[in-house]
Amino acid sequence: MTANYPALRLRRTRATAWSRAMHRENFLSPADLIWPLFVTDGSGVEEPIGSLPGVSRWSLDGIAARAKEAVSLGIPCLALFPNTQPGRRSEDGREALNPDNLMCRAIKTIRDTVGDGLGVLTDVALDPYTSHGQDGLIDAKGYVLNDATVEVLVGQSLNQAAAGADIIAPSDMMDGRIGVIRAALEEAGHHNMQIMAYAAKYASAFYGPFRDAVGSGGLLKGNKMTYQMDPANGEEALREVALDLAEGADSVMVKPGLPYLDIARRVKERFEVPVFAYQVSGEYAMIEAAVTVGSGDRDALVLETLTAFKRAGCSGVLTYHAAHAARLLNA
Ligand SMILES: NCc1[nH]cc(CCC(=O)O)c1CC(=O)O
Ligand SMILES: [Mg+2]
Repeated sequence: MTANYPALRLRRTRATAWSRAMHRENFLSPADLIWPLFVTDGSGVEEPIGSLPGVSRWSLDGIAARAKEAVSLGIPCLALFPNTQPGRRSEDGREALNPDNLMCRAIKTIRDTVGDGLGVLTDVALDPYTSHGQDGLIDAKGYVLNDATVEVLVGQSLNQAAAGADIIAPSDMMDGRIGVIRAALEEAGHHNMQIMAYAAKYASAFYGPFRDAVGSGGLLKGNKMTYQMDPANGEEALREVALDLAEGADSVMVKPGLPYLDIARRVKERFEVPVFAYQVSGEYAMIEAAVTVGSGDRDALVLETLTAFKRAGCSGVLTYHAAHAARLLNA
């Protein structure tokens, strides 16, 4: 017979703050946070994003300031997303290959500002550069072509690597791209380039504010369901992860975050590799909306949700609340 009430009272260890601290199983630290930033042209520019209250697009000088802020807060890595001017967007997204594009200039700016003191994670996908807002090349019917897109993604990855990126993060969900990108990076001598694969990325309704932020939302016709995963599927996420690992990914991402914590946990248990989650724009917006109408306390909601990712087994989390959370954790 196992002990039962009253011999067993789980409330005993919860009775005091010191005891709760002593029994805590998971800890969130600033080192768990990856901070996504939106980059825009110009100088001295800060453009607030309406659907993402509290988040702005920054020109390069602002990106430099955020990089210094990240270092001082103990945040190890930034994730960059460019808002490409409409005039530089095209059907084939060729601006992704321009060595002087906004992304490459932002990478160099961060490098010049903080040296190797901060990791720079760069998104590989064509949606910030295409005139149609899809992540890849499309045929006459608007279907996103797999193999032709992968070829462009290889060029985009090499372009970001040459500019000084530390982690290449393909978010496009084309089949086979990790292997081809890995081979190209090795061939170009980028032996230490990390690849964090957006391996289990779902066709989610939580990406809306992000699409506003990079300026692709208004352009996008239709949806991304022919390449991003069906939110109803779990087994398939494990197959996606297995393939990306076999092809050479160093770590994998599950995205979105909170609604997919079960996937993060299953991936961690099955593969025992570094798993990251992306608490995406719509999740951030949901918390901010709750705070705005008085439905919750921001600090508590932020720390609780981010700690949940640690409990699920994640090594870290991409979150627009990164700086705020780090400030709370450092206080
Ligand atoms: N390749 C696009 C990309 N990379 C990151 C996000 C979403 C991130 C967020 O919502 O915060 C998206 C949006 C999409 O797939 O449409
Ligand atoms: Mg895949």
